[in-house]
Amino acid sequence: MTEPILSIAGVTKTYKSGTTALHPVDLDIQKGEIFALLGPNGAGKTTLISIICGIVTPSAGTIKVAGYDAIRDYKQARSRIGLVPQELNVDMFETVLATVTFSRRLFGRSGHSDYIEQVLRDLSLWDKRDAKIRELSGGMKRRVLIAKALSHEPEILFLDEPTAGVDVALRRDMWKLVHRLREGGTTIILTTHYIEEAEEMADRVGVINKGKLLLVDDKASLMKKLGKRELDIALQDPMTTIPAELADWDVSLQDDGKRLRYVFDAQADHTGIPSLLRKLAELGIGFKDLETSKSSLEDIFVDLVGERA
Ligand SMILES: Nc1ncnc2c1ncn2[C@@H]1O[C@H](COP(=O)(O)OP(=O)(O)OP(=O)(O)O)[C@@H](O)[C@H]1O
Repeated sequence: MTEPILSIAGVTKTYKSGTTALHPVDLDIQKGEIFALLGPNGAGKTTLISIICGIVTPSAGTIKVAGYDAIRDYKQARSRIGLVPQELNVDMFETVLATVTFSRRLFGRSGHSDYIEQVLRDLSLWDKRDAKIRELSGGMKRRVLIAKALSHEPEILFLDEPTAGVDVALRRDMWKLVHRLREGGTTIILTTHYIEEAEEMADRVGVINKGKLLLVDDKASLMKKLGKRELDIALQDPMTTIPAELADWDVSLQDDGKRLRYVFDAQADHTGIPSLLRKLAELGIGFKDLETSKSSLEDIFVDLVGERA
């Protein structure tokens, strides 16, 4: 395997307040990956990104960006990173083009660039290039943050909660842009607490909670390995309580007792479905329909973290 574009080893963070935001985190990201760091509020996502970008100092551990040490070779490492922060950090009185060009120059790149034009066009900002930032809508301001982060042609783009509070159109544009950037070889790391965002965009998902990286896996195999399935049984007659005879199966009543839901492990040798159906027949419980469905990343997340994302 080639050297990872980002390598995090034993990184921890305890803030001065005494809060330990990260327990030792180890993570390698390969070039061209789209990686989603998924976790609830306060899990440590922003802390980890801030450490990688050199905004927060780690308490321990090492980070290498394209082979450069993020602390010792800060400038080299940082120039390979574009960061789209959660919060607006721009000069409201500047124009869009000036702001984005300024960001590019900060990294020592020439100001005049077809690249900037392309980025602004991709983000539907080209027509607004001479508008002052304060004149833009919230969604447009978010687009400027992305353009700024991309201005110096970074190899890794960090998106911290990219679609929190943005409208559907921007969300869709963002997903399109992410896929196009990846085709061009950019590595993308996003933090999110929206499962659908991880499910839609990422190749690999890391689940973080209370400063611990609980697991990192390929999205597809994560879903397959941990995915439980549900069997929904539409009952002939609604039920008010579950008969004691069904205690051996993980069943619950749904939809005002009109449906019985059985959750089973799709990987197990015995799913328990035939025996459940036999038991229902024995008890004289009739049903009209059967339907199975796979659990989503959301269910997996709840299993791991114990709360809804
Ligand atoms: N500057 C700071 N000083 C002290 N504690 C902090 C600081 N920044 C973050 N924390 C604490 O560290 C923990 C992790 O916070 P962090 O912002 O990294 O989480 P997060 O996963 O990004 O959450 P969110 O989804 O809400 O942005 C939290 O308990 C938070 O209160």
